[in-house]
Amino acid sequence: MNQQADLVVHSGLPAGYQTETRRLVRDCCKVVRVVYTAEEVGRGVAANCPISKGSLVEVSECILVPRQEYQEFARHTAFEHYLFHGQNGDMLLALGLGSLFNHSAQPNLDYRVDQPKLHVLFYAARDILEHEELFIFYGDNLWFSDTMQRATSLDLSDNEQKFFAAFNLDDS
Ligand SMILES: C[S@@+](CC[C@H](N)C(=O)[O-])C[C@H]1O[C@@H](n2cnc3c(N)ncnc32)[C@H](O)[C@@H]1O
Repeated sequence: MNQQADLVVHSGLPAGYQTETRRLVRDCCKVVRVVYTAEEVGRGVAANCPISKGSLVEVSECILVPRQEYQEFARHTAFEHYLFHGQNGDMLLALGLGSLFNHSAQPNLDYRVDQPKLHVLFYAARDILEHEELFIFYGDNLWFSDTMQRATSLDLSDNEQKFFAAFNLDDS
């Protein structure tokens, strides 16, 4: 082990990380669930209950992808579509639910990337209804055709019912 000391990769986690992150996660409402939305879109995240504007919905811990690593490797992989922009060309891979929010031109979540703390915080941008899918805004240059423009909470419920029926699960 000691012989390998030079090879140890440090986590890069900041001082106070453990306590600060615990506090944020405690404050964050556990009000969301992963859902299947549509075949061409895959998974998404939906509200389990009404969420009021300004609520902290999710705290996603991140893996730092340094600029050079991103340029040489990550951008040529499937991870390319799951990365958040950090500082100076660095990128962040969000864990938890952070990588599963789909895109909408009218998002109901805002997010804030905090690179020094290695997390992304997601907040309700407006009051959100139970069953509504939660969306963020990816930017203007999409690499896919935006099929979610017409999505409503009813569409989502229908799709979910089909999904759970296919697996003989109930959605409670
Ligand atoms: C960060 S992932 C979101 C999670 C993804 N749905 C999954 O199941 O892994 C981004 C990918 O989701 C899909 N996606 C997200 N928003 C979409 C939208 N509005 N319309 C169509 N596809 C979307 C695209 O395939 C995109 O590359």
